[in-house]
Amino acid sequence: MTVHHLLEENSIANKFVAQLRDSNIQKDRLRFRKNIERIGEILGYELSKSLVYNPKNVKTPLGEAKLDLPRDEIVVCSILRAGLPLHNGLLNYFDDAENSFISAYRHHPNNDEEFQILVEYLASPSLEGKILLLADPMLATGSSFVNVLGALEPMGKPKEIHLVSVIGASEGIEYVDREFPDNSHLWIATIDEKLNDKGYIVPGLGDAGDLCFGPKLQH
Ligand SMILES: O=P(O)(O)OC[C@H]1O[C@H](OP(=O)(O)OP(=O)(O)O)[C@H](O)[C@@H]1O
Ligand SMILES: O=c1cc[nH]c(=O)[nH]1
Ligand SMILES: [Mg+2]
Repeated sequence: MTVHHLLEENSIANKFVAQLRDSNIQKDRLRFRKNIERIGEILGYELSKSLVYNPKNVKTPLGEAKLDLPRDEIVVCSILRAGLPLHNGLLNYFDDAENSFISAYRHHPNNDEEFQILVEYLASPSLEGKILLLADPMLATGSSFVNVLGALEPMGKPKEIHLVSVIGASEGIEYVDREFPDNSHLWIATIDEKLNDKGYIVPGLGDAGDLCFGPKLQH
């Protein structure tokens, strides 16, 4: 897997990530979702440079222009809930893509520290031979991405997988790297060093799903 780390280079994206992390600013849910969406647009633009392009002719009112357009079919798949604003950002640019939605959530059967990932909902077109963009703003332990990869298997084998995320923890990225095909890419805004006892990224930003949409009951 090739890791593309957006904030390695300074850009206006630093400001969006700073606002996501800031414990006061992040209370504004509209801004929080919008910042994830804006990062989705930027990462989508960056990954668009890695796609294969074919020459096309476009008729203008005055003649014909030659330009290169993406060759392959694209499917944007987001992991519910927090993937939704990232999905919107990607779809703003890949506006004619097909779409998949899959749920993955942390189930805590015994206590706060132990959890398993449950995947219960999937709506997807065939992924066979297509470019799959898999969106989730948080890559903590990496278990959600890895479980989702397994759940998507019956949908066909994508030609390439591009994971799109906002904040990742190094150990989760290593796990995902081991489990995803070698030709996969990770497009991520920033990488933090560690996870706490509950599997949250430190310093991270907290619970992205709750910050986007409000708290949910643990079950
Ligand atoms: O890398 P992992 O350790 O799997 O953690 C990351 C996952 O945790 C969050 O989802 P959560 O389970 O909180 O669901 P939510 O989006 O509904 O809040 C986040 O959106 C990722 O899907
Ligand atoms: O830090 C984390 C880890 C998992 N899910 C989140 O939303 N945040
Ligand atoms: Mg959550």
